[in-house]
Amino acid sequence: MTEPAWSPEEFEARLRGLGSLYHIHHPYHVRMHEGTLSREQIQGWVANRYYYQISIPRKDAALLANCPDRDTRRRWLQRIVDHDGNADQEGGIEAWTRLGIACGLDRSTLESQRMVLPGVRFAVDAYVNFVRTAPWQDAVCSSLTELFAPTIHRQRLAGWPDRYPWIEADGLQYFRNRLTEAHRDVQHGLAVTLAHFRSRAEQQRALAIVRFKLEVLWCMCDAMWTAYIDGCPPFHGCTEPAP
Ligand SMILES: O=C(O)c1cc(C(=O)O)c2c(n1)C(=O)C(=O)c1cc(C(=O)O)[nH]c1-2
Repeated sequence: MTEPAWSPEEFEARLRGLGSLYHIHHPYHVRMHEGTLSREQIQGWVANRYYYQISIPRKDAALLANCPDRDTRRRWLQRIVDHDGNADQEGGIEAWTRLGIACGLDRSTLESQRMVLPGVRFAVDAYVNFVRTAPWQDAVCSSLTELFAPTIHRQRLAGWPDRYPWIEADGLQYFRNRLTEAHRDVQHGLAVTLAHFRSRAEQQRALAIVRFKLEVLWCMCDAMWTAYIDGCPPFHGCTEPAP
């Protein structure tokens, strides 16, 4: 027997319930919030997250390419501007770069991606590839981890000035900008998801998509934990073969 669909309210509550698996609960972020990460561990996080930041607009462009609906494309386009910027606004990638500089990294180190760990790269690429190949509504649904992002951005804005006073305060502007941008994005993403995933089976598939995205975010933190907390980066203890 097929189960009846959840009401939109119940479906939304179940999507929001996945917040219990958000990377805000990952030990790396828990330590970050407690203020116990070293300068190198913060820098490692910022340099690795840089890869996520530069991949988001490419992910959004892939969604646009798959979307035949003009109204959706008009709205979604704003997300690319939010990250890439335009003549009037610097955009999120530049704001993230300024965060990196405020943490003591230089622009060329960030842009070279030489600190990006393979595990982070694989996880982020899995997200971009999912969006490239999935129906656009599935891709919209996968952005819904943003439901939970304002809480983690607020946590950083409230906690970092006291816990990491060596980070220059204006570097935190990225998190401030995301508070309004994420709110707007989530309204749209949620409306598309509630309208598109109608049957119980479809609703369950939507939950599985958000879970996949939660795994992407979690795996990124796992890779950073292994490298910067356990001190065991890729090829640790190995000898590089002669060139
Ligand atoms: O700092 C964070 O914890 C965090 C998480 C997420 C997320 O939940 O995917 C995003 C962001 N930040 C973010 O800044 C951002 O622009 C963003 C876009 C998206 C997306 O999937 O389209 N997620 C996120």
